[in-house]
Amino acid sequence: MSQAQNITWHQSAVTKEDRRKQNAHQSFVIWLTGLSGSGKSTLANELAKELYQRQVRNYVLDGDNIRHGLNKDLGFSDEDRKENIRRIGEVSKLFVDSGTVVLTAFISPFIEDRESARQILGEGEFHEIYVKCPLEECEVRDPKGLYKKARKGEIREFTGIDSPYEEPASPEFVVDTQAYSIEECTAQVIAYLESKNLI
Ligand SMILES: Nc1ncnc2c1ncn2[C@@H]1O[C@H](COP(=O)(O)OS(=O)(=O)O)[C@@H](OP(=O)(O)O)[C@H]1O
Ligand SMILES: Nc1ncnc2c1ncn2[C@@H]1O[C@H](COP(=O)(O)OP(=O)(O)O)[C@@H](O)[C@H]1O
Repeated sequence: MSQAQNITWHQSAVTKEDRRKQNAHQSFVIWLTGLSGSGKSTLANELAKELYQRQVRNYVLDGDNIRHGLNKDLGFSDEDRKENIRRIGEVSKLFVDSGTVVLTAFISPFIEDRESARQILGEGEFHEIYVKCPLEECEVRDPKGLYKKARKGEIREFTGIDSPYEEPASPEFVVDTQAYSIEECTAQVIAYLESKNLI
């Protein structure tokens, strides 16, 4: 139940624009979505290094890490994934308000939830990047051995196995991590950001 009716919004004395001016760059969210093992965490961290070298303040929010703390009360039911993504949308908004570039690495399997996150952010602040990789290739990679467990029935509601992944219909950008190397995918996203004058 929302308690918002008894709460008053406080305007910040230092605005988002002030912070962006001080940082000398825009702030926005790069929302990576894709199957487990598609390359979200790897790409987010490569992008973070590249942005850091360019003096762009940035921060990675990663599913595995956030689920150890802020979202440790959530599991993998559709409902819990929805709440997971809602909270990440809200946290991302705070980071963007602070003048930071946010790199999110969550499966975020449902179109509706990703669109809700987009709505939380302002116009031009949400860049959905589909980290595209066929399920078969993700299963071969299986960096954490989770697909193997899911196939044996040891993990339930695993994305791509017995829980759905809804591909983005019109993402801002797509990286094909089966066809291109980590370095190439990173360069492609950086080129996208440059083409939009975001960095
Ligand atoms: N049932 C099930 N389905 C999918 N993934 C599972 C599951 N159980 C554990 N894991 C591990 O949790 C990581 C996904 O967490 P996310 O917060 O990104 O998921 S979601 O966006 O809420 O769907 C995911 O990390 P990535 O492999 O980095 O995607 C897995 O390591
Ligand atoms: N082009 C690529 N981009 C990202 N990862 C890749 C690529 N090619 C191969 N990989 C490998 O795929 C795996 C992806 O794992 P990870 O980044 O943890 O994925 P996710 O966060 O989506 O679960 C890593 O072992 C990584 O080295």
